[in-house]
Amino acid sequence: MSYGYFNYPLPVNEPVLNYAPGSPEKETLKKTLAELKKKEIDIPMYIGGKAVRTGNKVAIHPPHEIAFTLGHYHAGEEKHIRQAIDSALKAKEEWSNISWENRAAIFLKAADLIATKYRSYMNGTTMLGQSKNAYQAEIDSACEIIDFLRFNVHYLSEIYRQQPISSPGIHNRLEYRPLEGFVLAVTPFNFTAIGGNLPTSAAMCGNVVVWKCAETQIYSAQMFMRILKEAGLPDGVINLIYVPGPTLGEICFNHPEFAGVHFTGSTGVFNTMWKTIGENMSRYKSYPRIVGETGGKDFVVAHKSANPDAVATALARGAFEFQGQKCSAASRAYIPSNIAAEVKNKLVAQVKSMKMGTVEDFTNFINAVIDQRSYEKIKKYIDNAKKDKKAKILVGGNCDRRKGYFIEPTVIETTDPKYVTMCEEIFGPVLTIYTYDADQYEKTLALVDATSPYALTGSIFAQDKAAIDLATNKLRNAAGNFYVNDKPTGAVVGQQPFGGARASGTNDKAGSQLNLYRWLSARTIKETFNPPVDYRYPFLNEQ
Ligand SMILES: NC(=O)c1ccc[n+]([C@@H]2O[C@H](COP(=O)([O-])OP(=O)(O)OC[C@H]3O[C@@H](n4cnc5c(N)ncnc54)[C@H](O)[C@@H]3O)[C@@H](O)[C@H]2O)c1
Ligand SMILES: N[C@@H](CCC=O)C(=O)O
Repeated sequence: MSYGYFNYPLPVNEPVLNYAPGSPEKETLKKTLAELKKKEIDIPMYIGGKAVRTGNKVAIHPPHEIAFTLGHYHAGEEKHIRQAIDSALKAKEEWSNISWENRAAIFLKAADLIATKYRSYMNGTTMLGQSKNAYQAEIDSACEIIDFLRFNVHYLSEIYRQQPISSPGIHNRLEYRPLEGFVLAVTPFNFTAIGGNLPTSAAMCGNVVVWKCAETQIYSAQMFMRILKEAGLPDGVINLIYVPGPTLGEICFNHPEFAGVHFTGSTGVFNTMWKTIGENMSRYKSYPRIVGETGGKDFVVAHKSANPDAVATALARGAFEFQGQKCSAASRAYIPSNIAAEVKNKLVAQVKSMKMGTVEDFTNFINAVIDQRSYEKIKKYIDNAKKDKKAKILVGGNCDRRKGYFIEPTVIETTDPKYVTMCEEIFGPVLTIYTYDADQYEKTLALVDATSPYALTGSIFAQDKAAIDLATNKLRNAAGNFYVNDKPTGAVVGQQPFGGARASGTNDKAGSQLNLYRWLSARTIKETFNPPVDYRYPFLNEQ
């Protein structure tokens, strides 16, 4: 019961700490990293608020130090998926009846806990578990997750205020109900913030959630789950399980109470989910909401008027931060012939200066890729390029997995704009460059648009405003996040709502009102003050 309208003003983005030498944040983070490494952790699943230990323990190793063990997680199976669904459904009624201001307070408190007491733990678990350097962890597992929580509370409060008009004698209102049933959140390895956002955005709207994170993100996901519990999230509202993806799909997509899936990951997995849901349509009570943000083959196009320094730096950061394991990472570049030599020289020099190694050495810009499967997949693209006449390695190209899954940041130059590494998502530190005739700019834009099935992010670099206008129009559907004179990565919640179309997903823009609408099912209520008591229209009374 509420006796007032409560205010949730637009938040400011959480400031990014810079971890400069001697800074207090660096000192705290170093201590936390040492503390985390001192003791192996035993990680349970969280079902119905209880820590569930199955005894089927799987070791977790830092991708950059595979001989070291951070701890073990308890792997689940079919029955744990069913338990998670049952616990969610059991929690549903009470959760959906809690007042908005009390629901909101839980997520705002979680954001505050991450900003203060647990900042170094969120960053530390992300650094060690996913091999992110301090800065990349800070923008993800501290700032972005805090922003998701705070901005979504603000956006949802704005949605709740949107009400219809009422004619004299009646009162209309719109109630934003949660969905009937449970929501399934399936999250990727690469962003701790996405792991946090997918279950909480649906839960904030009053839904109950089964959350399955990627195996390689469990170390930071469990940290977030513990923070949610400390912030007061009632038992069963979000249930975190570690189970095989296909088993999860088989059980959840067959369940009559399945209400929707909030997915981020590869296009192939999402396509399988969509197909299975379609085949099972007759089982469900309602049409399930299907939200999926998927792969990318993100481009950088430079015009002949572009600043070569800006292009080279955008490529170095856009392609190689977090080892290129961002769905937004620059992975194909189109450079005009007039500046190609200069851009390539500058890029190669920057890449050669990048240090690679563990996350504990803060001078390393590059760390390891996530796991052996990824390592082998990326290496294969590089090895094939080494053998192909159409490709030339400009810098990098070496891989070494003796201590960790290390792949040098690699720039390939190709003479074929449809060469395989210009088209397919590699999801690693590999950038391919194609040099085009500087006078063929418009034709090149058409090529960019047609080269890959994805449409996630892309950048145009130019000083000439007409060239920027042309690219903005010609590439309208080639990217859901389009950048002018900036790298295609690093979207900030509240500033650049994130998501792409075509094979890159449903474009429901994480961290925006557009996304929250998908977890709501509005009910219109009309109340008439003086209902008519005679069916006859006035004109029926006289001829
Ligand atoms: N568009 C975006 O916003 C965005 C953001 C981050 C990552 N991504 C994409 O995610 C991919 C990298 O992440 P990943 O390697 O963790 O992706 P992935 O598709 O391998 O896994 C994503 C999640 O799906 C689960 N899964 C795998 N197979 C499943 C199945 N058959 N049924 C149900 N669940 C299943 C995984 O265990 C994991 O939790 C890249 O393609 C990247 O572009 C997209
Ligand atoms: N939102 C992130 C990418 C998320 C996908 O991996 C960015 O904008 O770089």
